[in-house]
Amino acid sequence: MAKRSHHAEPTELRPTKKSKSDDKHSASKDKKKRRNKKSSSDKENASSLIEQTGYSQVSGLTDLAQSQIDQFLEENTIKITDSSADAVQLRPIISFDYLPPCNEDLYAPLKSFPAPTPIQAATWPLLFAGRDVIGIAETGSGKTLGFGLPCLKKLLDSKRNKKPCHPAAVIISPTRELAMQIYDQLAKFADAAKAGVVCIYGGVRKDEQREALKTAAIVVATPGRLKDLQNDESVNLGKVKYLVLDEADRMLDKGFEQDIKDIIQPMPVSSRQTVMFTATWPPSVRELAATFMSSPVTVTIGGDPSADPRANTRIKQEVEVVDPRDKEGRLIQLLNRSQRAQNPDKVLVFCLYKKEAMRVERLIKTKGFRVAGIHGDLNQADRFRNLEAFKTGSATVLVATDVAARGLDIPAVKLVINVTFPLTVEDYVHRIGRTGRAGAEGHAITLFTEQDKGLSGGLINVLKAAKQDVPESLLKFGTTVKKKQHDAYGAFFKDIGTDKKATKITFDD
Ligand SMILES: Nc1ncnc2c1ncn2[C@@H]1O[C@H](COP(=O)(O)OP(=O)(O)OP(=O)(O)O)[C@@H](O)[C@H]1O
Repeated sequence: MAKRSHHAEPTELRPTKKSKSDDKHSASKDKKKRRNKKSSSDKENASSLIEQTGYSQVSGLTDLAQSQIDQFLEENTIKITDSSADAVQLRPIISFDYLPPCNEDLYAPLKSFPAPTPIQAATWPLLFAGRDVIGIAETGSGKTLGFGLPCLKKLLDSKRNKKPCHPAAVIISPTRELAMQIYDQLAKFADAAKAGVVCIYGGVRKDEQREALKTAAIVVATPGRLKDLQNDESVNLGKVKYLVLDEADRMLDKGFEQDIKDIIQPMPVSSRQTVMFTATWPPSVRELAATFMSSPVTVTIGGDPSADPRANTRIKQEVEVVDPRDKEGRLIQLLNRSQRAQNPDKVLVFCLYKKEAMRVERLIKTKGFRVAGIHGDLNQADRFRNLEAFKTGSATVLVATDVAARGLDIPAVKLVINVTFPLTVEDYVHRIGRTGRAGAEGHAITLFTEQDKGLSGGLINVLKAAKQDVPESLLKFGTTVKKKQHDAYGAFFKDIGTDKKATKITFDD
């Protein structure tokens, strides 16, 4: 569909307010008249909708009462802000029955789910209609299929250019493990879409990846390796028509910004649909995001995107203010509680630094618990193996740096323990989001010390927004939210005491 002007005033889609003519008396008077009018105007609307958007909303969805749509939008706190002047309001796909027709059996793997999640319901019609979309929803809310299903359908519907090494869709993720996970999810659907998917990440040999790129329609990748393969002409991104930045705020921070610009540069703007999904959307990245998109629609689930980052409300968050010297003792006490049972719970322990993670892992091992580790100093094979051990339960404690903070969907993580607070409150929201996924309950315990006090205000806001208790001992550090002190949002910088020997945190290539 044609891209629209950048300069339109945004329009918002919220549940429509009842007009005066909807009151009881006029409602009964007008009912019959409206019913007659409705069927013909629905048909007209449906065909003009296809004309305007290229998306065919199924009649079952068109026939639903507006009140049902309004109720869905309201119950799920869905806010849709469209920056296009001629915005067309598309109804959320509130049931899989209302997915647009598709020749192949693309939707078969959805059978295991009861209904689309709110972010899927709200973004699918927009994505099917070819719009650029920013999707913001809590951790574990099904964002991967939110952007993945329309991607597959788009490829299925289009006459794809089958030139070797010219993929039609690129999905970029900040870590290798997350790229692999997205790949696994899409691979379940990709056969039906007859679209080859390849996963491209650093830390392993390039030859196989080069070979797979010859036939792949969809590339899931971490930025550094994709850029390498682009530079040596193993892949040409000139025919990409669907681009996704998953964990978009991380992809747009200073650590990745240049790589992303280089990767996107050859992708044709006029025919490219650009999609960004995330659970946190700090103001610092929004301007840059806009430069990659054409009149995007922003879909937010669960609250205003301009507010503080929001944690998933099903996670019980506890914060304990402790002396730094007591952290490891307290960690072991907490693990004793969860690991001594016959079926120990899965616990994810976050540290800030690689050396710290290694030390903590050793400590936990000496206590006899089944522990594995994941951080940037391990080779890729060990990283995958240790994550797998945790997923399958052969290790019940995983000690990780922020390389595991985002996106990883590990079944049944009961508890997240933050041994050292992350660099930003956004990272905190992602870390604790490894529990309480896909509608489950979760639990997070954070050991907070005086050294972290610069982030107390932001943390307090996250706790309050999720209606969690705020301990007095945390309040005493102050409620002011400090402006970010460094351009490199969240990734590389923290004002730390000299007693801590910082290892630069690096992300994946
Ligand atoms: N419609 C659905 N109903 C129920 N579960 C679903 C549905 N869609 C996806 N899921 C499952 O929900 C889990 C979380 O999904 P996903 O990993 O996409 O979350 P996310 O929103 O990307 O999280 P994060 O912000 O942490 O990256 C996955 O196990 C996925 O299979």
